Amino acid sequence: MNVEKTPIPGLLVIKPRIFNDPRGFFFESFNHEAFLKVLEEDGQPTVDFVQDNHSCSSKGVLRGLHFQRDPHAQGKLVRVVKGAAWDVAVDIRPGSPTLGQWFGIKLDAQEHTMLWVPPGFAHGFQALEDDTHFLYKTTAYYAPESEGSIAYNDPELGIKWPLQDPLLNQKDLDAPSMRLTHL
Ligand SMILES: Cc1cn([C@H]2C[C@H](O)[C@@H](COP(=O)(O)OP(=O)(O)O[C@H]3O[C@H](C)C(=O)[C@H](O)[C@H]3O)O2)c(=O)[nH]c1=O
Repeated sequence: MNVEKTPIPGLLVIKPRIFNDPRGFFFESFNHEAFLKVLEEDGQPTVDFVQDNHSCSSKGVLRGLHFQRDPHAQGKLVRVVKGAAWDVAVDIRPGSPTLGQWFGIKLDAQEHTMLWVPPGFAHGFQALEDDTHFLYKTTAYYAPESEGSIAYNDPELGIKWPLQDPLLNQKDLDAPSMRLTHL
């Protein structure tokens, strides 16, 4: 497994070791001990995952930007198992030196790259292909009463999304700017 830091402290790109052979491929998509070692080496507190999520999206669908407020803030280990997605995390940690900064990365079923999104980030993605299957582990249970959202096209964030005319649900279309969001 290869771990790459990003310009935002705590946000890590994780590239698993893929074993290819004439049958296909194998890789450990999650190893608790190995993952805790990654966090420890990055100076992050240990976590436990309590929920796995799986969504499927057509090309152009944009889900996000979502977060859960403390004490339900979720860390997310995200990956794409079919198709491809542009994945974005926004630092919304109060007092963070990178507050309001975003990081985007392409996740797909070819590279199997994963992104560790610590608690304290808003998260979203845009599907780049039809039938994109997005899986992620979370460190806290779904708590809709604690959910917040930020507009994907907040001009102050300036997030670059790959595909024009994204398809969003009404909740995400109505999301406020970060400035107006109660973080
Ligand atoms: C998130 C979630 C949703 N649901 C139910 C609630 C709705 O009836 C239905 C669809 O939920 P929603 O429209 O919020 O799904 P997404 O837009 O994919 O939400 C996700 O979008 C971005 C990418 C995220 O990072 C979050 O994890 C999550 O908010 O699933 C559940 O039952 N459990 C859950 O954990």
